[in-house]
Amino acid sequence: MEMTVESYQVSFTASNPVLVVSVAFFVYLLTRIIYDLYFHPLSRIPGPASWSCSRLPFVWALLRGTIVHDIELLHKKYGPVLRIAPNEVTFASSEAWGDIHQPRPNHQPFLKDPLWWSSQPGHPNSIINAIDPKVHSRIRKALAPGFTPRALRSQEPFIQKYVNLLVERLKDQAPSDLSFEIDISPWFNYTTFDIFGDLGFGESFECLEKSTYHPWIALLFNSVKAAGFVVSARFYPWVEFILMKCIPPSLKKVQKDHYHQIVEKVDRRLNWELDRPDLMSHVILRRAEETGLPHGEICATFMVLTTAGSETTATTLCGAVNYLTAHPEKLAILSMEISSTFYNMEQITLAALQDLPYLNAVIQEALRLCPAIPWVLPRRVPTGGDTVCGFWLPGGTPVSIQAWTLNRDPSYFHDPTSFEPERWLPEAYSKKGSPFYCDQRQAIEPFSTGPRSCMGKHIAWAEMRLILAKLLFTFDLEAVAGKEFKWEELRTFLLVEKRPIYVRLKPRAV
Ligand code: HEM
Repeated sequence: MEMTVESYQVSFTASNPVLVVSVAFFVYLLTRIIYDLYFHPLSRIPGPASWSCSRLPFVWALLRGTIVHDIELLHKKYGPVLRIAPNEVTFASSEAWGDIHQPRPNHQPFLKDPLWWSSQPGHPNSIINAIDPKVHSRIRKALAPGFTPRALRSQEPFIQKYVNLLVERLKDQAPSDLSFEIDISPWFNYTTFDIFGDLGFGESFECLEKSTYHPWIALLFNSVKAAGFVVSARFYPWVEFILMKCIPPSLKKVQKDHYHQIVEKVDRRLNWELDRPDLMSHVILRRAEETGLPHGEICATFMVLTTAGSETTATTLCGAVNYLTAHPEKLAILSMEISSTFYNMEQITLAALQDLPYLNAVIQEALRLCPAIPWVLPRRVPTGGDTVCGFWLPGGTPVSIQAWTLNRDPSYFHDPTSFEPERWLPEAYSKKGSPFYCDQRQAIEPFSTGPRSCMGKHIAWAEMRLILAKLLFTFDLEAVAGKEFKWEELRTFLLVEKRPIYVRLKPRAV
């Protein structure tokens, strides 16, 4: 039987539509891969072929929690400028802080990437996810008076109260004056969430009081991994569409209730007659003004601040204690500094702690090695394109900074993976013989920089100094043999993973 070319084509298309679609898809995919690898405007940027031609390796690393470590390995291989997706570039270079986060004369600002930050339709803006610079600066101005060093002086009694309570509650855990073993990690969270509760809403979360997480916080931690899925889905709008349709009404209700609990706290605080120097008081004062924040923005802002202002500080404290107990010789220097400076707890004030060299050096080193935000989330290159670290990038390209990699880069720091508070002591800056003399300490920006840098930096420093000082004034600390872990083992699910940090506490003879 004879078969013409025409008849063959007809039967091919008519009888095998699946095959036709598959071939078309394969050709599309191949063309796309060739374009991304060789003709895309980012094809000159170094990076592995698999990440440069597909978003999948990135999403996979994000979901497994290994993104920070995977990208660190890639930076080691490809250098400080790295293509991590067909359209995205990331940097482990100090120059990138200035280029991406600081205003540059005659340059448009790099705004937050809406894929990561934008609020859901119909939801109000908050300080963290407002993308429009005008909206953001209005919110920031309304909050700013509550975050100054002067405001902190009047907020000190709130912070002292919860740090004292932490010490008392830890003493209560001791069966006697003998040493006892405890997972210290949740205690840092209890303290920082309670402080924020009081400073933000005028009522603590009562975590220290009850020695457990408030259900609001427990739910927050439980939903962090789910948030990774939601963000990953945004890279594929059809997946996002299906995922959103699959969320059961019961889960939506849980989400709504979570937000509503914050609204209730905000409302209780707004209705107080009492004038107290907390973070909300300045917001209330300005409410009647034209630039005052609407109710929705106050609720959304204090909702995200509860996490931003508590979890970050607790993570850094966990890192500091984990490294200190792994290095008893450094812990001994810090304990000695504290016990030789203070004779009773009342003397331990923020002013007195401000200039303790070793305490400050330990916190700086913890901020370097255990960044609470190990990967500063993407900004978008402005329309028309711009340069970052000398590389021209098209408008709309998402760009981010890998603080984790940068902070451990041997070209910036001597012995970069080692815990060395000494690199932050005055001698390291001034003595040429110091091994840390050439360290590029200005490369570390744990609180970011520019108009969107952390507003709570002073509060965070105050909490970290006070908690470490009072803890070490009251107890001798040591690691529990066989239960130690290295900070590098922790994964990142938007927030740094929580692991028990077992320490042995022994009340000091004062
Ligand atoms: C060790 C503790 C902390 C660290 C490492 C830290 C770090 C950061 C970083 C890196 C950002 C910028 C994120 C970005 O732009 O993508 C940020 C933003 C922010 N942080 Fe913190 N933070 C800490 C504690 C706090 C505390 C205690 C508060 C409040 C009580 C706070 C309030 C804020 C606010 C309001 C912003 C948003 C600023 C804006 O967008 O204008 N932070 N923080």
